[in-house]
Amino acid sequence: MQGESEQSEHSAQTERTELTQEEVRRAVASAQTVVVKVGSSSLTQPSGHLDVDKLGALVGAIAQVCMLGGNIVLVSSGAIAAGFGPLGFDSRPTDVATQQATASVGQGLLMAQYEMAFGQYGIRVGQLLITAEDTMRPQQYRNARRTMAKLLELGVVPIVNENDALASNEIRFGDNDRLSALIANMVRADALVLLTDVDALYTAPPSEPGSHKITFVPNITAMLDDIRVGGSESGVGTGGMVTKLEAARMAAVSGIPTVLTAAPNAGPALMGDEVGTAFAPVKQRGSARRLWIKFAAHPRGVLVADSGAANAVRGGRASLLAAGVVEARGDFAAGDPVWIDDENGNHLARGLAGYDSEEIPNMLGRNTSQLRRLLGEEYAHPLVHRDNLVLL
Ligand SMILES: Nc1ncnc2c1ncn2[C@@H]1O[C@H](COP(=O)(O)OP(=O)(O)O)[C@@H](O)[C@H]1O
Ligand SMILES: N[C@@H](CCC(=O)OP(=O)(O)O)C(=O)O
Repeated sequence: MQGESEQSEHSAQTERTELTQEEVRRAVASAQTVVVKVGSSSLTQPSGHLDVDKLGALVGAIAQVCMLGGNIVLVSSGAIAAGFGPLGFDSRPTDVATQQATASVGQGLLMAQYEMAFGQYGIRVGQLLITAEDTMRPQQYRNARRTMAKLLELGVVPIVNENDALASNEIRFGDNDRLSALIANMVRADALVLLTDVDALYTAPPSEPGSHKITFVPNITAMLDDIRVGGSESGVGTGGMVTKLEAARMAAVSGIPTVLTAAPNAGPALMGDEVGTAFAPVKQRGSARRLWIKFAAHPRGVLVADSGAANAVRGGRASLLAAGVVEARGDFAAGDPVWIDDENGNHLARGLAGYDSEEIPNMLGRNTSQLRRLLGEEYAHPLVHRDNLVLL
């Protein structure tokens, strides 16, 4: 994530792309790397068993792209929905311990079926189980990224799910929609395809009379207020349309186009046909480091900027200097993500701290030459360098 030029990062933040629907569809069809996310109800039966026909059809569509030279990362839900039937439960368990045990059984069944289905096309699969924490800690994030890149290089289809058996309830994705947008960032995907049990985004939950289909969303950040979205109605899904739109928004502001449609439309969606809803990217792609800071990083502390420093940070091109910081809160190490707040407690930005939290109190309010003179050259640097700072 280090070493990308400031110039390109700045232009990535400011230039806008306004793609037509046709251009978005073409971008998906010609994408080198696509993250495909499939929801629980698209892989399983209501009885809590895998639906091998549905799974086989999805694998067929993905294999088609792989055989044409494309890279696919599959983010697959369904561990819990495929595990409760074999364990003798009538419906998806609701308590955490049983959900975790069910996921542990279902995940194995899911992977066995994927291995068999992809095997028919001579394609190998690799499993990656990720917790929310893995996407927040720089070291784990880099490890996951490296593994994923190597799998793709080896021609393997990585199959990702949240590590449900171990995820704690306080800190978990729950749905896989937002996880898929983070994975799209992680692998620098050219497109995200969200496959679910409804053919498109509607102006209101499709069960409501009068709701109608939306085929193209040119700017998701502008249109979210105009539509009404609800939760899951399938009994096995989790996030409903709310988390799918969050995923599409995360992808859009990262420069990644998204198509949302029903799982049986996977093939046409990947080929760029006009199925489902296409979401245009609203920005050019940013650097992986900035995207990680913006979406995945979990701040470990706060640096409070005085009004001058707050204005400089808001301007978008300044580093946060110790001279303009009045307080540091929290226990963090150099390199950890932190909030940058104004004196009224408003979050202005997220950034990576340049120093450990215990080093900072001695530096506060001092300008660069005072820091150099009093503390030495290694302290004469910003608390957060502008390359490591992302406005909210
Ligand atoms: N505005 C909307 N447009 C389309 N679907 C919606 C909308 N609001 C709520 N939904 C619901 O979201 C569901 C899909 O979410 P979910 O059940 O979590 O799927 P998955 O398991 O595929 O992640 C749809 O079946 C639909 O009932
Ligand atoms: N990680 C969970 C996903 C939970 C879930 O229901 O997700 P989704 O169907 O994508 O809304 C599982 O595999 O069961």
